[in-house]
This record gives sequence, C-alpha cells and structure tokens, in this order.
Amino acid sequence: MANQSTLRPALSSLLQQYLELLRKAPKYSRVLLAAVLAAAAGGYYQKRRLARKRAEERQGRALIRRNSEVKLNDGVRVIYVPYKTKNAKVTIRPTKATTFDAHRRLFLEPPGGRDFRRASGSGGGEGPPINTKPGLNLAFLHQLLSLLSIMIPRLTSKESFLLLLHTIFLVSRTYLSLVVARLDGEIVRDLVAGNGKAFSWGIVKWLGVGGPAVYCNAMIKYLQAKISIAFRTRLTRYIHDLYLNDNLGYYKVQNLDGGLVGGGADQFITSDLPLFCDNAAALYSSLGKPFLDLVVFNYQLYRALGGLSFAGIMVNYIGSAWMLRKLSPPFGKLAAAQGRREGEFRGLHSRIIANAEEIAFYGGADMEQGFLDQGFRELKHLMERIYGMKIRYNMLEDFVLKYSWSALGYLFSSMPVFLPAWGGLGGLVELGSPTSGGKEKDRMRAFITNKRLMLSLADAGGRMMYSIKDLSELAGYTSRVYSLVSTLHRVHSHSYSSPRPELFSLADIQGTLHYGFTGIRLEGVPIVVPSVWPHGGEILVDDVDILIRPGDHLLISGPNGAGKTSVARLIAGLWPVYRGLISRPRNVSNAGLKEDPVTADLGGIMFLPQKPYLAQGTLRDQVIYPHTEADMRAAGVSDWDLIPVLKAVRLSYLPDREGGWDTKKEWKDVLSGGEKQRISLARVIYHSPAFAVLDEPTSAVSSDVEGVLYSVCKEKGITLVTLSTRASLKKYHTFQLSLDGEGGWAMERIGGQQERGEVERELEMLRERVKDAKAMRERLEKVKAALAKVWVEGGELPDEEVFIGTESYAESVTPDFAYSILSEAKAAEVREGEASAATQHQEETTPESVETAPSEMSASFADVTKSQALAESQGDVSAMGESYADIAEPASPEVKDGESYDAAITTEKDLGGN
Ligand SMILES: Nc1ncnc2c1ncn2[C@@H]1O[C@H](COP(=O)(O)OP(=O)(O)OP(=O)(O)O)[C@@H](O)[C@H]1O
Repeated sequence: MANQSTLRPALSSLLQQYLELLRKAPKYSRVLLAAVLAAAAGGYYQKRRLARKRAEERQGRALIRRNSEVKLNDGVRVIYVPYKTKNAKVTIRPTKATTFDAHRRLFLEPPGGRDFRRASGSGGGEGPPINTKPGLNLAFLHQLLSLLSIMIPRLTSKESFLLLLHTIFLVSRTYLSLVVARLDGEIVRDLVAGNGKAFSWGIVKWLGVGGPAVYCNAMIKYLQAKISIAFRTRLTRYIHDLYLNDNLGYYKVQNLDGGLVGGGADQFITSDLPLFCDNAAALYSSLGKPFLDLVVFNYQLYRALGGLSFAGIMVNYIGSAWMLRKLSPPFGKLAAAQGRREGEFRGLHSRIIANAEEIAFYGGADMEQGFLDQGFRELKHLMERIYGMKIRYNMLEDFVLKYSWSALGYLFSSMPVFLPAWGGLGGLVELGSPTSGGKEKDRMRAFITNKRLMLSLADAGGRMMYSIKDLSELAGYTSRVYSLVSTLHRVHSHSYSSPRPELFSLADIQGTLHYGFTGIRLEGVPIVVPSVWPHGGEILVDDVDILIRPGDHLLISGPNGAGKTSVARLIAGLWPVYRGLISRPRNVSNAGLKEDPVTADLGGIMFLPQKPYLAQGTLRDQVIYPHTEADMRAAGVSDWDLIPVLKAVRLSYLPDREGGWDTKKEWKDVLSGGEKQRISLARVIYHSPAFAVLDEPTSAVSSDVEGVLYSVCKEKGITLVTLSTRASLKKYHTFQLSLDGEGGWAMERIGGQQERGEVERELEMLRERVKDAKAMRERLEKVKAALAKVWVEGGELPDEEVFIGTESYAESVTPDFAYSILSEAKAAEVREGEASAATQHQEETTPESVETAPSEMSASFADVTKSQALAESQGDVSAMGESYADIAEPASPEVKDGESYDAAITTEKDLGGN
C-alpha cells in the first residue's frame, strides 16, 4: 500500500508532463510519433510471428486435435476447432432454464393478449399470442424488443461492443461527410478565384480525407455483417435449445401445437431468421446513420441558410414522410405472406427429397410436379403482386426524394442570395461582402457547400424514407420469428389454458407421467389420438392397464391402426397422458455399458420406431446412435467392441464393404430395408437398455435372424416390448396385450390358464368334427370307384347306394354334387390329422414348461397350426397374423394331399366339360 501511495503521484505527474509535452508539440511531430508507435507495435508482432514459425519448423508441427468435443457437467460443450496453426477453443453454453422462465412472459403475454383471449373465450393466464397483423404498430415494437433481449442479452455482451464500434464508425462517417462538403466548396471557390496554390492544397486534402472515408465505409459494412451474424448465432442457439430438448419440442410443435403456419420450423429457422437478422442489423445503420446525418446537416443548414429555409426543409420532410407512409403498401404483411409461401414451396421440395425412392417406384413424378407447379404458381402470383405494388411506390418515392427535394434544395440554397435578411450566415456574408468579385466567390463557395449538404441531407432523408419500407419488411420477419419463439415457449412450458377446454384437448390433461418405477406401468390410461390445439383428441382404446416388470417380455398385437404404436408414444411421452397414470423407470441403465447417459436420459427405455432412422454421419454413428463417437469413447467402447454387435445382427460384413467405420454416406439410400432394420436392432444391443420398445422390429428380417436377435437381447438382460401384427413373435414373449381395433383390449399370459382353456375348447370342437371321418373316408373310396366308372366312355352307371340320401339318383349324378362329396371327404381326412397333432401338442404343453421355457413352449404352439406354419414358411404375413381360431379351419387340400386335390380339380374341369 505504501509503495502504491508513493508511486501513484509520481506516475501521474509523469503522465501530466508527457501530455503537456504532447500538447505543445507541433502537429506534424505528433503524427510522426503516432506513426513511430504504430511501426514499433507492428514490428514487434511480426517478430513474434516469425519466431513462432521458426520454432515450429524446428520442432515439427505440434499435434493438432482435428475435431474434439468435451462435454462438461452443466451441459457446456467445448469444441476445439483447428484454426490456422492453432486450435481455437469454442465454448457453447446452453441457455439456462431461468432465462427461459424470464423470457416466457415476453413471448406468451404480449400487450393486448389478455384482452384478446378474453374476447375469444380462451381464458386468462398464459395462452397463445395474439395474431396481430404484421406492420408498424405496438405489437411490432413489443416483438422486436422481446427478440432484442435474446439478441443482446447484456450490456457487456459482444453484440453491445459491436454496436458501439458500429456507432463510432457511423459518427466518423458523418463527420467526414461534413469535412468533404466544406472541402468541396473551398476547392470550387479556389478554382473560380484562380488561386492555384490553395486549389492544389485542397486536392491534397481531398485525397487525404478519401483514405479514412473509404475505411469508414468498409468498416460500417463489415460491422453490419458481423452484427447480423452475432444476432443470428444468439437466436439460433436459443431456438435450438428450446426446439431440441427433453421436452421433445421438435415433435410437439408440429404434431400437437400446430402454431407454425406456413412451413415447418426448418423454414422459420433457416430462411426467416437470417432475413430478420440481416434486416435488423441493416436497420441500425439505415436508420441510425441517416438520423445522425439529419441532425448534423440540418443544424449546419440552419446556420448557413437561416430559419426560414430550415422550416421549409422540415415541412418538406414531414410532408413527404406522411405522404409516403399513407401511400406505402403493407410491406410487412406482404413480407410475412411471402415467407409463408416460400416455406410451403420449400416443404413440397423437401417431401420429394425425403421420399424420392417411393415416388420413383410409383412413377409419381407427374403428380408431384402438379403439386410443385401449383405451389410455385401461388408463390409467383404473390411475388408479382408485391413487385407490382413496389413499382408504383418506387416511382412515387424516386420523384419525391430525388426531383422535388432537389428543386426545393435549389430554392432554399438561393435564400441568402435573394432574401439575405432571411438567409442566416449566408445572408450576412451576402450583405457584408465589399466587392462584387468577392461576393461571387463567396456565393459560389456557400452554394457548393450548401448544395453538398443538401444532397447529403436528401440522401439521409431518402434513406430514412426507404427505411420505412425496410421497417415494414422487418415487421413481417419479426412477426415470423416471434411466432416461432413464442410457439416454442408455449410447447416448452405447456402453456395451454381455457375455461371450457374441449375433451382431451391440450388444456384437458389430467393424467400423470411418473418416473422412478422399476418397470413400465399403465393404469387406467385411455389411448387418445391428440388433435392440434385447441381441438380435442379422439379416444382409440379404452382405459388400459399394463404392468411390465423386468424380465416380462410383452407383445402388443392387434390389427393395423389398432393403436399399438400409440401405446409406445404414450410411454415415450410424445403424446399427453390425458387420464390415468403411466410409470416408467428413471435413469436405469443396463449392464451392457458402464455408463450410458443416453439410456439414462431416456429413463432406461429405448424405443425403436417402425421406420428405421439413419442419421447423418459415419457407419459407426449409425450403430451407436444416439451416441456420438465421444460418448462411445467415454463409455469405454472401442470399434472392436462394435464387431460382436454387428455379428449379432448378421451385419459384420458392413465395415469391410463400406470402407471402414469412418465412412460417411447417405446411409438411408445405401442400406437395404432389412439392413436398416438390423442396424436399428444393433443399436439396442449396443446400448443394452433395461427396456426396449420395438415397433415391428423384424418385419423385413428373415425368421432365422429374428430368433437370434431376440435371444441376444434377452441374454443382455433387456426386457422387450414388441409391437407387431405377427403372431409368430409370440414365442419370444411372456405376455400379450391384444388390441381388437375397436377400442377393446385383453392382457394375458402367453401359455397361461386362459390360453390353455381356449386350446382345449378348440380341440373338443375338432374332435366333434372328425368323429365321422372314418365313415366319410369309406364313402370317399366308394365315390371314387363310382366316379371312375362314370367317366369311362360307355361305362356302367355307378351303384345307386353310393348316392343314398340324395333326392333322386339322376339329379345326384351331377359334377357339382360329385365334387362336393369328394371335397368333404378330403376335408374330414385333413381335420383328423390336425386334431391328432393338436392333441399331441397339448400333451407337451404344461404350465411348468411355459414358465420355465416360454420360447420353446410358444414354438410348439406354433406347430399346432400346420397351415399357419406353412404360411409362415412362405412368408405370408397375413396368414401368420391369424389367431388360434384358424386351427379349426380345414387346411387346404393342396397342403395335405396335393395329388388328390389336383385330381379333384381335374375331375371338376372334366365334369364341367361334359
Ligand atoms: N398424429 C396423428 N394424428 C392423427 N391420427 C393419428 C396420429 N397418429 C396416429 N393416428 C391414428 O391413430 C391410429 C392408431 O395409430 P397407430 O400408429 O398406433 O397404429 P398401429 O396399431 O401401430 O398400426 P400399424 O400396425 O399400422 O403400425 C391410426 O388410426 C392412426 O391413423
């Protein structure tokens, strides 16, 4: 402290002396000093650079991390990006939950929103933002300020610094414009006066001003672009944090909220957002600079031309602004409408890209082209309308701003000459000039200076007027971006309220999704297909009760559209739980990986959607999705460990075929349907979650691989929930939830009391039906013999006794009757064979065997249905999906006895011929 107190006065007196010296020093020596200092700083920097380069050459270039990412506990990501000879460290901080909370009010409670909701009957509290027409109004101001609070979060943020720098350059340019205007006047005066020396010095000064002016202009443009990028970065990160988080905003915004009109979120984020940022950044310079110019130049003109001219200029300004504002088309509304149409047109193209193969198979190019043409036609009409309106407006604007303003400018500049008493400083000069020659020179100088000021003023005023249009367009983009952010906020905070909500609407959610259960449980949960807010959803299945404990493998079956996937959507939290209770585990990861943050995040449940999804990235990324390579390494897994995973799904050839784990391709086009499905299953094996919900996981996989996959998953300790229409998958599960497609459901243990009872009932029925099989077989023999005689030309008539029971002998000997007898006899024979097989199976199937080896038990169940087994071997999915009732149906004669069936067909044909 003592040192400081003695040092401080000494230092400050030294500084004082130095500044005094500097003040006294002539101008040129100050410039020289500045140049010397700049040269010294430059030289030092250059020396350091060369030294570093030489050291690098000596030691060899240091190892550079090409692309690495570190995830910190609080969600902060640190990325090292190679930059020149170093690694630049980029830190990306997620938006804090408290920031979202603080902003929610701005985006969900706009001014007037409460009144609007009251009027529309949607109640108070938080709700959807009002649908204000985009334009220059209070709502625009609120929207812009709300977005600015995201774009410039603090006074000390980088964006504030950029804006400050930008302001300094804008002020410098205005100052330089003033200098240029004066210099212009002086040069012309010296030229008219024939003063060569002063004229030459004027030219030198002119060139001297040119350097800084050029630098200023370039910096203004550069900083404007930097500000736009900085705004975009802030907004994009903020939106991404709201869009892609555990609340599943990306799913709900499209499927439940429906608040984004005109294009999906992609259009808003990739197209409207940059336009908004560009316009917002440009607005600062297009409004700020002319405003500053107006103030400074007006003051100068007021001094030079007097109060009358100044008043005239003001009236001119206000009048022009009023007229242009009145006659200006609604550019804001038009910009928003154009953004919407662009979004819809882009959406049509995205659909074609996403479904190119399917469209190609159907040859649907014409149909798609029709949609595209219509989409483009609508966009074109709107653009033509906008440009049509712009032509008229531009003509008016040009005439007012260029011609009428310059005419008035001449008038005002002439004031000191014709009305010197009203002409300000110029008038005084006019009145005081002694000689007529001097008077003309001064007039010339003053006129040139004033003209330049007027031109600059007109330019500034023009830019202000043009910025009315820019401002209107900005209002359009602002409303689009604001509606995106407010929709995301609404989804994020689930802000749906209404005094009289529709049944099963988003404001009528009374169920609970509970985390922290050792299993999956649904209690009294109706399966409701939600509608987009504010409409109510439709009930699909009545209150369902399910309990899945670890190790209880569940098959959810039912016809298409019965609601199988909907059950998964409810468990995954994609759809709201309108009533009842859903419990699921929290952070349960399986023994497969030491630490798996992904399955832990998912609450220990991994969902495999029906349509395999292949991510962008390397082959490795496909297997470990949604892990990144860094996650995989952090979990202690190497590429070698992935080989057994691929082997389990019979894809071990892939790394060699595709050129290694790091190969990047458009995998959705490269892999076959079955390969895609097996990659999905590889993900389950890799992550080994405690529970896996698989939606039609093996529909494109051969049945041998299917069995292996299920046993590998079970070995890994994964409890499986399969959603499928295929009854053949029953053998891998312990429970079955059957949805009947009409709102009903039944839960049963596979091989349990109920199912055994059903099989016994069916066997009894079969026994009844095959009782008379022996008699029928004898009758068949007789009929065969009798018919053999009939078909021989000139042969005997069959014995009458063969056709006992028919109305008349003659009538009975018809092809139809003969064939029916034949078929019935064959069917009886078939049924007899089936009944004996079923009996044999029932003897094998005991409750113990079911409990100890469910898969074997179910396999033998599958044998019961011989027709079913045959259908399976032929890949007949629909036959496989049939229920046990099928075993009561007679198998096709072709199956049981191909020869006799052929014979029967031949007979029928022949009889028909006769
Ligand atoms: N987002 C949605 N909006 C409206 N209806 C939907 C939505 N998603 C599903 N549905 C409807 O809900 C019903 C059940 O769909 P779900 O996908 O659960 O059927 P599924 O039993 O899995 O059928 P599949 O066997 O064909 O896969 C279907 O009628 C479907 O049209």
